[in-house]
Amino acid sequence: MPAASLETAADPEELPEAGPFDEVAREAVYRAIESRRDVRNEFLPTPIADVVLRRLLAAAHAAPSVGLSQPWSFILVREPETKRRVAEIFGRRNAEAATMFEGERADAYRRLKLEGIETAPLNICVVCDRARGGPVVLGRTHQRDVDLYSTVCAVQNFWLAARAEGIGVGWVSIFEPDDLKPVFGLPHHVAVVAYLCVGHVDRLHGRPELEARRWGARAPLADVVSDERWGAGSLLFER
Ligand SMILES: Cc1cc2c(cc1C)N(C[C@H](O)[C@H](O)[C@H](O)COP(=O)(O)O)c1[nH]c(=O)[nH]c(=O)c1N2
Repeated sequence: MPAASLETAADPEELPEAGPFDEVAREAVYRAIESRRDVRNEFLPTPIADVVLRRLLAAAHAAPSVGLSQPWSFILVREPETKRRVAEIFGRRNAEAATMFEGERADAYRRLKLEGIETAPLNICVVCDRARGGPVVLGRTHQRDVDLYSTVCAVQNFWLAARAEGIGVGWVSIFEPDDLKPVFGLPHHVAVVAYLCVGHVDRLHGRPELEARRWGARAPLADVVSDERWGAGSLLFER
């Protein structure tokens, strides 16, 4: 190894083993990914133990973030009155949403249950502080929205860790971006990224509920991959 790289190498003590997981652990990771579902209906009222919630939040907080800016914050919502206010805003926006579809599709939309705000014992408003890290952040210099993407990475970590803990998560996004700001007193530079309904579940759908209810269908992997050896997938750049 050249001398220069020896000088800059990190302390080997700090480098964890980077080989593949053993088969059981590997299976567990893929199982969490494949069996994770969006939950709207099935929340049990059982409260989530603090120790478990901390693990989930720590998993979220371990997400990658642009320039290590960690722009996320998690607002935990348990008060029925706060949930009621959020559910009311959702109800209004969801009625608007239904008018954006036509004919049978609008009827089908109205039959869908798209949130569990008041039935989930815990709601979490995940926000992104767009000023965190100052005006110039490594990696965000040319792409302003990567702080939002980082926050989404935190949401996904939370969602997968929750699956492993037997806790369901439902993402509710049928709001205007600024609708929830007054509910939580959020300043101008803080963006709402996700509103999550969270609670124990004892069963999960085997496939996306929107697929089971014939709203949509999962695309085969080959449709969304472009590989020089095999050509472009059929959904790439579909108009
Ligand atoms: C950014 C974002 C926003 C939303 C969602 C997801 C994501 C990633 N999803 C859940 C979505 O419908 C669901 O993930 C897909 O249908 C796939 O199903 P599974 O997550 O595999 O169960 C969702 N579901 C819902 O009932 N109401 C909603 O407002 C939203 N909003």
